[in-house]
Amino acid sequence: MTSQLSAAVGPDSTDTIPHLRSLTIRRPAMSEHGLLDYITRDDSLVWARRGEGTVGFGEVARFEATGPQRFTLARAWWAAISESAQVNNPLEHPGTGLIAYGAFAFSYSSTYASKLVIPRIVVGRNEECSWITYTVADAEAPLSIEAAESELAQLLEEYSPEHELTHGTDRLVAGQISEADYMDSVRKGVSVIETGAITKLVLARDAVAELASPIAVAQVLRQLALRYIDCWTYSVDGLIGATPEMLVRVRGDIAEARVLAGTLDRATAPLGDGDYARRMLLEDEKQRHEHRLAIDSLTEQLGPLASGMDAPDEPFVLQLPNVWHLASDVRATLSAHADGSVPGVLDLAEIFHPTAAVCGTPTKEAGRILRDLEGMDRGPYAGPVGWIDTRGNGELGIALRGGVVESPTSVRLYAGCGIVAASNPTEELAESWAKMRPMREALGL
Ligand SMILES: C=C(O[C@H]1C=CC=C(C(=O)O)[C@@H]1O)C(=O)O
Repeated sequence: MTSQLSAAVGPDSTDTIPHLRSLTIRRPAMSEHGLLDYITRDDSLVWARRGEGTVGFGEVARFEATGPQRFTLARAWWAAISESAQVNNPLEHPGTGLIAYGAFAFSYSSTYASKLVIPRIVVGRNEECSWITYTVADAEAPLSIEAAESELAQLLEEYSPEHELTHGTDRLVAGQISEADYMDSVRKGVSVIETGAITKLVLARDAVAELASPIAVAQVLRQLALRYIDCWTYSVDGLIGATPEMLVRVRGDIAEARVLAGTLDRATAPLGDGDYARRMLLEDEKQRHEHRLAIDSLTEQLGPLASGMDAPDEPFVLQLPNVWHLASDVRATLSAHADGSVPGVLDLAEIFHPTAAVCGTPTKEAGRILRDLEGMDRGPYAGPVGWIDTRGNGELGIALRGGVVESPTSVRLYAGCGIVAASNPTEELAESWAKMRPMREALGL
């Protein structure tokens, strides 16, 4: 059963909330690459990093919404689902039991439908165990481990085909924003920053991969997961990629984030200079400034919600196959409300989004300027993507280094760059190409 809601979800609309039953069972331990064996279907839901994560199959319920209330409505729907569901989960680890995968539009004005999708079957692995969760919406349906395993075996047998190699005929074409237009908007962004109205603006652009034969999503995801081991590989309803940035991860009363800002392309690094990344990032004033703004925007919002917070004074250099980033890991203990509960991952995502790493500083003003200057609907690019469970745990990354599968032969890629007063349009354009490289390589372009 699929429940499509785009209007308000409140106490009066609980008749549209499906009553789900779910069963979670521990499975034999998987090897580190074990989870990849389940990424075989193009229609799977995926969240994976270093062999941990989940793969979801099928769909028992879905929520969709657009507009400024998209997070609030999603939270209300998920609260109603969680309250009415019968969850049999002896494992208790975050991510076991009933979960939903989510993808949210960057902007309240986007036409992209933000969504929560509850899969029928989830296979998961964390540092302690492996498990399967089976969820049904039909009151008569058998809810047994045998039914789950036999359905899973059949789903895995129907794996998706690999992408046909069509040498030279797959191509990357300009999207809504040409290279020249992008450099022009960077120039304008710098001028606005020089007026003092804002201190940082993140400007993005797109490019379209046109394929001669249908994209093999599962194959792309496996490649991203194997190569970008420090990133979170995601797939939610056509939104695919591998992001290095964690908007917020909640486990019990602990909230964590990985904040990135400051980028250096590895493709143009001089050979044999082992100190290059440290010098160009950690000792560069422009990069440090850009990073400081991103850290401050998160800690200012997290601080009042936490009884303790660990935010390092010094960032570290995160090395990915395509780029280096300035990175900071922030960890906080969440303060309890009067009833003893703490904010859940969706509550926090709504508060933190959009961060300075994808919008600018100060957020409201930068958002307004961004809408004027960028001139495109970002869709889910740079919005929260990931999963949530019924106890408030979850991981919502920022949908970067990815794209949207618009048709079987067309994928729109997105990338953006933090612009500060010292930014140079040519360098920012080159950086945006470097950020598209993971997807281009995985698509064979
Ligand atoms: C906006 C993107 O990256 C952000 C995350 C890390 C570093 C960034 C930068 O250095 O500009 C961006 O703020 C993107 O990948 O599209």
